Amino acid sequence: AHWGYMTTNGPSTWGKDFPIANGERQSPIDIVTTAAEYDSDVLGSNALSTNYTPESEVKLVNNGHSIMCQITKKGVLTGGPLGKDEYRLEQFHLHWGAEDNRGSEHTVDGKMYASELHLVHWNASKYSSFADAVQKPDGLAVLGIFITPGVACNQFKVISDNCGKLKTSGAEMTVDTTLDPTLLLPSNTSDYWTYLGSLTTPPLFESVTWIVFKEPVEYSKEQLLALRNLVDSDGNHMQDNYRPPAALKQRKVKKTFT
Ligand SMILES: Cc1c(Cl)c([N+](=O)[O-])nn1CC(=O)Nc1ccc(S(N)(=O)=O)cc1
Ligand SMILES: [Zn+2]
Repeated sequence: AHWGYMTTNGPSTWGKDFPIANGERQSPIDIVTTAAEYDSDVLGSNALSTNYTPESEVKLVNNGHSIMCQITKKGVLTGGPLGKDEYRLEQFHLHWGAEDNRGSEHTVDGKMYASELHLVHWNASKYSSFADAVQKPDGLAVLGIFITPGVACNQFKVISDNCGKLKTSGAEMTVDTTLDPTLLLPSNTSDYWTYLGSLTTPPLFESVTWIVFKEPVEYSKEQLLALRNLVDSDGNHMQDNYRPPAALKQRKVKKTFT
C-alpha cells in the first residue's frame, strides 16, 4: 500500500492516506505566465542568492521513487521571496518521464518539460533541522529547474554515469568526486516564478516556498535515458515519477521579470 506513481498507488490515490493532497497550497501547479504578477518590491529589493560549497564526495541514494544526492556541506540560499532567512541545501533529486514529452512536475502554460530538478532547502535561520522545518509553513524552499533534451550537463555526469549501479530501490553509493550544486542551475537565476506550495510527494506537507526558474537546463538524451533505467520500490522502471498539477486555489504566482 506504499504510495507510488502506478494506477494502483499513484497521485489520484494519495488523498486516501494523505488528505492534505486536496489542501489549499499543494504543488506542483501549472504556471499561467499571463496571470503571474510582477512584484518588484518583495523580490527586487534583495536578489535571490546561492552560496553553495562544492561537495567533496557525492552521496547518491535510490530512495524508491527518485534518485537523490544527499548534501553534506553547508550551502545557503537566501534573498528574493525568502527575505533575510538563510535556507540550507539538504538534498537534490529529480522527476522525469518515460519519454521526452513529459516528466516535469510544474508546467508552464500547460507545457511539460522532460524532467525537473529539485534542490531542497530548509530554513536554518528559524529551525534546528530539516525534520524540524519540514512541517512549518516557512520551513522549506525548493528550487525547481526544468530539464530539456540537448547537450550533456557536465556537472550531472556523476549522477547519470552511476545510475546503472543504483538500479534497485534502497541502493546507495558514494562517488569520490567533487560536485558543485551551483553548476546545476541555469545561467539566468534572476528570472523565476515563486509561490507558496507543498512537497510534491507524500507526506505533501504545505511547507515549501517554490522558486521555479524560467530558463531550462539541457541534459543529453543519454543522461535522460540513464534516469529511465532506474528501478523503483516495486521493481518497475522508475519513470513518470511526477505529480500532475494541483489546483491553484486562492494563490498568486509572482514573477521577477516583465
Ligand atoms: C518528510 C521527510 C522528513 Cl521529516 C525527512 N527527514 O529526513 O527528516 N525526510 N522526509 C522526506 C522528504 O524530504 N520528502 C520530500 C518530498 C518531496 C520533495 S519535493 N518533490 O522537492 O517537493 C522533497 C522532499
Ligand atoms: Zn521533487
